[in-house]
Amino acid sequence: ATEISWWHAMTGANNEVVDQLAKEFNESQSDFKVMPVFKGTYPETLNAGIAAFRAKQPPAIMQVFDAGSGVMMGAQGAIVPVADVLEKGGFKFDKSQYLPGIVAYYSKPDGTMLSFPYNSSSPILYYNKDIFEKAGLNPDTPPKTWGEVFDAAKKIKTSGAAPCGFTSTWLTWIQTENFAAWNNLSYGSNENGLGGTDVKLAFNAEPFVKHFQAIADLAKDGTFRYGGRTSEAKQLFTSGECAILTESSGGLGDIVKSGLKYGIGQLPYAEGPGRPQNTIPGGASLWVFGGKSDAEYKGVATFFNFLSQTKIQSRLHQVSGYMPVTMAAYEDTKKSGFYEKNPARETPLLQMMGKAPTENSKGVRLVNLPQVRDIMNEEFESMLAGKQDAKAALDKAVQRGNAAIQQAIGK
Ligand SMILES: O=P(O)(O)OC[C@H](O)CO
Repeated sequence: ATEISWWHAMTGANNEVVDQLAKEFNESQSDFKVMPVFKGTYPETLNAGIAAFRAKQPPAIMQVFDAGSGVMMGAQGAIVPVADVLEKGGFKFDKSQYLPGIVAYYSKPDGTMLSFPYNSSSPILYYNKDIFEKAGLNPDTPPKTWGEVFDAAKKIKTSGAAPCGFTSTWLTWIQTENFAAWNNLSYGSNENGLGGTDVKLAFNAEPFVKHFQAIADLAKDGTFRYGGRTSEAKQLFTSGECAILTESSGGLGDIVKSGLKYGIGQLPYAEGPGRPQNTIPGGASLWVFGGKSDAEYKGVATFFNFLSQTKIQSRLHQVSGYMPVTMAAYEDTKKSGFYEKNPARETPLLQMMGKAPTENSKGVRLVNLPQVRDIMNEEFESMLAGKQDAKAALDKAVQRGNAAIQQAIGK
């Protein structure tokens, strides 16, 4: 059988899903063998793929997080658009079958879909019902606004119900990129980069400063605890240390596994007219490298076709918390009565599709977003260590980020 290498960044419950899908595909036919290889965190996987490409030994398929999309789009010649791979493999590619917000995010301006949206997510709120009860909070009503989250976190801390009130994974993706979209604020010019590569960052505006200062203030006595740059904070929640977590809908598998009594709420918003707006898709998609044999491309196409099946997409969504990427799988899940039994599980989809996006809420795309996120993380970490306030952190992140963007686009 022709071997198809698939580099990915999935850990825990999501890693089990990857292995299970590869196994099922491999058992369903004998011409191709998909071989998943774990390459570290999302940024590490992207870096490994770039290095392998330079050494002329890239994998056939690489999972790239949302932030790496602009990097991959700029890598002309390195990749083959997934629409071409599918068509060459003899499969009809009909983009109307996919969820519109997701297709748009992973397509070129002319509409060609570049990568396969394997695991699309939206950030949501998870909370520990037992701790809520202990703190005298209603375990059936998750906080809706950031103000309510911060108040609940303080109550949890001062009542001694838990050592930490609130934590969040991805301060970049959730507290900045999605904070902008969900509150209909500009993250950067040129429709946050979807309209062109020359972007001036705007996330040091007053509402962001206010939000981050509130987090910095809560960090002083541990009411907010920082976990790390990617999804590390999930463990602070599953260990029962922190009562409230904002994290990807795709974090669900590990939260279920932890066995704690959790509830789900929508991503909190900052109070203001017309809010919330809509969230932007996160997670990752599968990119196909160039320079492979016809047999390998046929195998990749066959595998993507396998992943697109309604029954696979429905299961992936229901088990992992990631969104189904096809309309058929969404409809199928609705019809099965799944959301009636688990209403909160539709939250990530409703958040993303509830309103038509504005120029602030279609997504964020920068040719060097992973680098800009690193810069933001450095400034956030220095803020959380008490070395600077939120205004200084955001001003510096914008200034350094803008310089890095100008350099990356060769200006
Ligand atoms: O945890 P994921 O897979 O939903 O990814 C979260 C972010 O979108 C990564 O940038």
